[in-house]
Formats: sequence, C-alpha cells, structure tokens
Amino acid sequence: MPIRREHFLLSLVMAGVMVLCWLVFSNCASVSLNQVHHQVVQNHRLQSKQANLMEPVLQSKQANLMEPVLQSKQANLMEPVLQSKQANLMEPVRTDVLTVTPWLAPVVWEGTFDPQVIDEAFMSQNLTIATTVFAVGKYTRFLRDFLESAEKHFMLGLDVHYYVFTDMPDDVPDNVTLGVGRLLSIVRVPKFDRWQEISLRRMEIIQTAIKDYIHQGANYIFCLDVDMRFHGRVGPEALGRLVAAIHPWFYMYPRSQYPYERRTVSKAYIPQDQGDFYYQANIFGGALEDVHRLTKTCSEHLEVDRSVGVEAVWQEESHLNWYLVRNKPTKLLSPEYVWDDAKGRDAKEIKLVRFSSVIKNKAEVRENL
Ligand SMILES: CC(=O)N[C@H]1[C@@H](OP(=O)(O)OP(=O)(O)OC[C@H]2O[C@@H](n3ccc(=O)[nH]c3=O)[C@H](O)[C@@H]2O)O[C@H](CO)[C@H](O)[C@@H]1O
Ligand SMILES: [Mn+2]
Repeated sequence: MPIRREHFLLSLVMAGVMVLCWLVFSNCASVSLNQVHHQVVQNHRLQSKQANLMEPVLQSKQANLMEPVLQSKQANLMEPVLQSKQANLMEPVRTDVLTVTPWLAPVVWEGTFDPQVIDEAFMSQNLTIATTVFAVGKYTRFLRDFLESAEKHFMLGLDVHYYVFTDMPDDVPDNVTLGVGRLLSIVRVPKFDRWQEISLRRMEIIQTAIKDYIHQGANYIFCLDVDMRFHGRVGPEALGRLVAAIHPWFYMYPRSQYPYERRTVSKAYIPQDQGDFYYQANIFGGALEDVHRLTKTCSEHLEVDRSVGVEAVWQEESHLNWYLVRNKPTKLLSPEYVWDDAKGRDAKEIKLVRFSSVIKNKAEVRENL
C-alpha cells in the first residue's frame, strides 16, 4: 500500500509539472501572438500614412535636386519684372513742369515714365492702334515722311492700322516698308474747296469711320495731322481712354489768353474764366468709344454752327477744346508730343521732341490762300 501511495503522489507531482509547463507555454505563446498583432497594427498604420507614396507630389517638386536650391528659386528672374530703374520713387524726376492735372490725369513728359516698364505692361496685350491721317489735295506730299518716321517711332511693338483718307489714292506712296503687324488702308474722301473745310470735316468722317469699320479691329485710335514728323518715341505711354495734347504755343499762357472761341454765337464758345489747357487738334485719341463720342459731338456742333453761318476761330480745334473742358482727358500729352518746328529746339523744359509740325508754305499747299 505504501508503494501505491508513492505512485499516487508521483503522479500528482507529474500532473502538476505538466500543468505548470502548459501554463508557461501558453503564456509565452500569447505574448508572442500579441507582439505579432502589435507589429501588424504598426505596419498597417505606417502604410496607411504612406498610401500616396506612388503619387510623385514630393518628387516632382524636387526634380531639380541636383541644382542648388537658391537657383531653382530664382528661375523666374528671367521673366520680365515691372520694375522702375528709379530706386527712390518719392523723389520727383520733373519739378519744372506740371505732371498731373487737378483732376489727377497724368501729363506725359520725358522722365515721368520708364519706357521699359510701359512696354512690358502693354506688349503682351495684343493691342491694335487705329491711326487716322488725312492727305487731301496737295497734302499728299507730307505722307512719305509722316509714314516713314512713324514706322521708326510710333507705337513700335504694337499693331498699327493706318487709315489714310485722301481724294488721290494714287498719290499715296506704295513703297513705304511697314513693320510686322502694321497695315495701311486707303479711304477715298471728297475734297472740299476751303482748307478750313477739309480740316474740320475730319471730325464727321472719323466718327462715321469709327462707327462703320474702325471699331471692329482696334482697341485705341489716334487722329493725327499729316504735316508732321516723328523724331522720338511715341509709344503706349500715350494710350488712355481720352488723350489730348497741350498746344506748344500756349502752355505758358494763362487761360484768359488761350485762343478759345469767345463768341457766344458758336457752340464752341468758352467764357474767359473757364478752361484748363489749350489743346492742339494735331493729335488726339483714346479708346474707340470715347473718341467716337468726341468726334460725333464735335461734328454735330460744327453742323449747328454751319446752320447759323458761323465757323469757330480755329475750326474743329475750337470744338475739340470745348468738348475737353466738359469731358476731361484721362491723359495729357506734353508739347513734346505736338511740337512745332517753327518754335525751334531751345525750350529748356522740352527734353525730347517726339512729334512735330513741319514748316510748310501755307500759301502753296492750301487751297484758298
Ligand atoms: C498754327 C496753326 O495755324 N494751327 C492751326 C492750323 O493747323 P495746321 O496748320 O496744322 O492745319 P493744317 O494745314 O495742317 O490742316 C490740318 C490737317 O488737315 C488735313 N488737310 C488740310 C488741308 C488740306 O488742303 N488738305 C489736308 O489734307 C491735313 O491732314 C492737315 O494736317 O489749322 C488747324 C485746323 O483748323 C487748327 O486750327 C490749328 O490750330
Ligand atoms: Mn497741321
């Protein structure tokens, strides 16, 4: 019996050892399973964060990794920057002349603008500038110099469409080389008996032309005399909604001495105490709509004057001045843009003559002198 008892005890100890072993083993297994599970979760988390790795967002930004970082940031240096050369803009360049009107329109003088900044601002806009010029009767002789000098200085880099109004299309020079993007159309017009009539009828013809065909193919229009020559840049700095030029003979005078129409019977009448500047009709322009309104109003007023037998003292120029008292130009051109060769080159405020009237023998070229 004692032997059986020993066997029983031995079996009990072995069973205990086995249970212990099982417990130890099962505990180890569960630890390692937990660890695996944990790793899987961790891996899953990492992968989910990197789900977009296949999209080359970061890589494309770093495509030029071999290039120094600063250079890649400066890649845009090659693009034009609208940067004035003048480091301190608070120092006025011109102190000898008026550069802004009381209604805050700029007056364009040499030094008041940076040609490069202006060109960069306008060149990308694909602008077309319609340009009217009348050459009636003997005035066709001025066309060659006018056109050749315009091709050297007028709105270079922009598209220009010249409209030459003439009674003698055969006298329009056909061998003036026009630059790329520049066109010339000849429009036949009647010749009136008096030079004054030829000059003032331009308002009516221009307003009809803008309405009928010019407005379709242009952004701006300039209306120019033909007995003129370009000597210097007349570029997009001259563009604006309504642009007029200050007459070279009157800019130093007080307004009471301007040669406005002073007879109340004329529609161009301006009282002694009114008016800003005296503008010359040799060059005016602007947006098509604004110049259309100007030429239409002036031609209607010229017609009213005609009906009562009145002709303003300086014909269409008097009516232009009347209109501009009530409709202020948004940009004014200094007399650099409408000089007169008869005034010489001594005026110290004129740093650059850009466009000027040539000296002509009026008795010879005009119809009724
Ligand atoms: C200094 C002076 O006197 N200036 C006045 C004079 O300018 P202008 O002496 O500049 O007038 P102008 O003889 O140049 O005539 C104006 C423009 O009309 C055209 N044209 C004129 C006549 C002609 O037979 N054929 C022809 O084609 C041509 O485009 C010419 O450029 O007359 C203008 C017209 O009223 C203005 O009154 C000006 O202020
Ligand atoms: Mn003229």
